[in-house]
Amino acid sequence: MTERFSFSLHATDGRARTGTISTPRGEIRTPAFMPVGTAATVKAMLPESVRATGADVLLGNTYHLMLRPTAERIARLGGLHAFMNWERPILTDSGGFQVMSLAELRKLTEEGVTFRSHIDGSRHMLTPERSMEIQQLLGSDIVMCFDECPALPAEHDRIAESMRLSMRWAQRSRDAFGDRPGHALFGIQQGGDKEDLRGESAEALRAIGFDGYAVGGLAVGEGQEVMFRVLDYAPDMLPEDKPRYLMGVGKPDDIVGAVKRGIDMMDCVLPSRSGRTGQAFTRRGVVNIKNARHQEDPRPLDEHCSCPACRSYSRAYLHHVFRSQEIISSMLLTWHNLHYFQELMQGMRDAIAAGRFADWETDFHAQRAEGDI
Ligand SMILES: CNc1nc2c(CC[C@H]3O[C@@H](OC)[C@@H]4OC(C)(C)O[C@@H]43)c3nc(N)[nH]c(=O)c3cc2[nH]1
Repeated sequence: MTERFSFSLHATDGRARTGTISTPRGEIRTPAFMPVGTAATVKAMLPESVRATGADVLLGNTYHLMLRPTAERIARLGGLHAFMNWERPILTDSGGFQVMSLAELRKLTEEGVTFRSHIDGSRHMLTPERSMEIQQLLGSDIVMCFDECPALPAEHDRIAESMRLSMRWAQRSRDAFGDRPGHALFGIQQGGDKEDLRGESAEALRAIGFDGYAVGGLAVGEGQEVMFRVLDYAPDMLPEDKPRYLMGVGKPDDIVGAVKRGIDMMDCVLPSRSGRTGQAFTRRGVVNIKNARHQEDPRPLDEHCSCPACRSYSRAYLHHVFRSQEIISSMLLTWHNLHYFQELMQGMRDAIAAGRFADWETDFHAQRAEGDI
C-alpha cells in the first residue's frame, strides 16, 4: 500500500488514456466514474454494494456535510471513511458550486461566500481556507480547490472576472492545504467556453502546482456540443502526467466523448438520481420503467447485464415496485445504473489498453436505439 499519491499512465489511444491513481487507501483505475455520495451516502446503496458495482472511489461534499452533521462532528467520530463505512478513496468537492446552486441569500466577496443554509436558514461562510479545513476534518483523500463556477452562457468579461477570482482562491487553497503526504489537492480550471480564458486558467494552475487538475465550469447548461467543443482543447492545456477530472459529467454519451478527449475522472448524480425516478440506462439506451408497456414484460432490463436487478427481476416487477413507490425500486434501479456506468468505464479502459477505442466507440453508438426502449 503506497503512502503517497501518484498517477501512472498505462496506455493511450488517440487522446484517450488509461492509467492508475495510487493512494494510501487504494487504487483508482482510470478512466474512472465516481458515484456521488453527497451526504455521506450513495442514496439507496450500501457501501459494499457500491463497491460491488466496481467503484474505486466515491464523492462526498463540503457544502452538505458542513451543514449537517458538521465536519467537526464527523472528525470527532473518526472521519468520513469510518463514519460512512467506505475505506477506499473519497474525493470531496469544495462546496462553492453547491453554495451557488443550493444555498439562499448568498453574498460573494474576495474573501469567500456567506450564505444561509437551505436546511435551517443558519448563516455560514465558505472561504478557501475554511473549505480546506472542512475537507481535512472529513479526511478526504482528494481535496478540491475552493472555486466559483459561473453559469453559461455568460459574457467574456464576466467569465474572466470569475475565473481570475477562482485562480486567486486556488492559490489560497494551496497555501491553506499545506503539505499532506498521501492526500491530493486538485486545481479546477475555469474559463467557461472561452479558449483564451481556459488557457490563462491552466497556466495559473500550473504555476501554483497541483496533484491533479479538474476541468470545471462545464455541465452547467451549455449542452453537449459546446461542452465537447471546449473539451477539444481544454484538457490538453493541463499537465499530461496528472489526472484530469471533468466535474459533474454526465450521460453515457457525454462520458464516452469526454474520455475520447483525454478525461480520466468523472462524477455525476445521474445514475443514482435517475434510478430513483425510474430511468434505467442500458447498452441499448434508456428504459423508463414506469411506462405501461413494461407492466407484463417478463424480461430483465438488459439480458446481458449481471447486476442483481437484471439477474433476478423482470421489467414487470420493476414497473410494479416503481409504481407502488416501494423502496426496493430505488435500490434495484440505482444498483443497475451504477453497475452499467462502471461496465462502461471498464469497457473503455480495456479498449484503450488494446488500442481499439475507435472500434469500441463505434459499437457503443451502434447499439443505442433512439428514444425509449
Ligand atoms: C452537474 N454539473 C456540474 N457539477 C459541477 C460541480 C459539482 C460537482 C459536485 O456537485 C454534484 O453534482 C451536481 C456532485 O455531488 C457532489 C458530491 C456535491 O459533488 C459533485 C463543480 N464543482 C466545482 N467545485 N467547480 C465546478 O466548476 C463544478 C462544475 C460542475 N458542473
